[in-house]
Amino acid sequence: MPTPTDSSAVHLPASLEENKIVALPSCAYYISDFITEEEEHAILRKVETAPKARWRQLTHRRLQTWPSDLVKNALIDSQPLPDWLQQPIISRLLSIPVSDSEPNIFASSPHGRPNHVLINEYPPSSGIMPHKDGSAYFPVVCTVSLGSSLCLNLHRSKEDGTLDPEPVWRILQEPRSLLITTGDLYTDYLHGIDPISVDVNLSEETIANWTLLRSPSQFEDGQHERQTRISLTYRDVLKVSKLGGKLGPLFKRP
Ligand SMILES: O=C(O)CCC(=O)C(=O)O
Ligand SMILES: [Fe+2]
Repeated sequence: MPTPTDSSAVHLPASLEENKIVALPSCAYYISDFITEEEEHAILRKVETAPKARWRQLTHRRLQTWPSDLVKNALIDSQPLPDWLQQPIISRLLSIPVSDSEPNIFASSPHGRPNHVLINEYPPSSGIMPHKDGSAYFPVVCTVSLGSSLCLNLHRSKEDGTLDPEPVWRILQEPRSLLITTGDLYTDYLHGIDPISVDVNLSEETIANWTLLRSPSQFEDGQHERQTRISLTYRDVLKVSKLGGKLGPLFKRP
């Protein structure tokens, strides 16, 4: 029988309110044990064995988009997400109430569930520039982390509209965790990952979700050396175009 200390057990809250990151503006939630180690390994195998053409190589990181790239901010409605990206993650996401009056985090999104997944692979020393996710998506971002812990930084824009390079908050994302960001955090703040190999200055004072971590003791020396981390970012793309249905294979990827 799994026990609360079993490293491969899933621990879902009765409602997201229990896992709210209270140090942050509205609104973010962190669940450390969202998937099991077995599920993590199975998803990693699927990511690694995807056809080569699925990967887009950037300078320091590579990514896959499922079911396809957006065209003019719209999803081409050609094929659904593959089963390995739906189970267990989407069903589990939809099973957690936000509060008594909100059955799940996608309850008021146009399609009632995420229809798009971005998979980013970050070798140690790679990151992503601070950015906002923009208007193509319903403002809820669900990120499942695999393989390694690292810090996500949240930044403000300065009064003149330029980026304040000093993060206002940092969120530590452990492997198998789920981070949900929404509300003001989606619209008013930027998020990014520093291109470093060791995350430093980790403590209850500096990490917004410290009390929600699976194993804060792992970081008690204040440092964490990164391994390769894969993230799965689930979102609901607002516009779904029927074009793909008409043109079929043109928009289909391997
Ligand atoms: O990998 C992450 O946690 C962040 C990815 C991200 O910012 C994005 O997909 O827009
Ligand atoms: Fe983003």
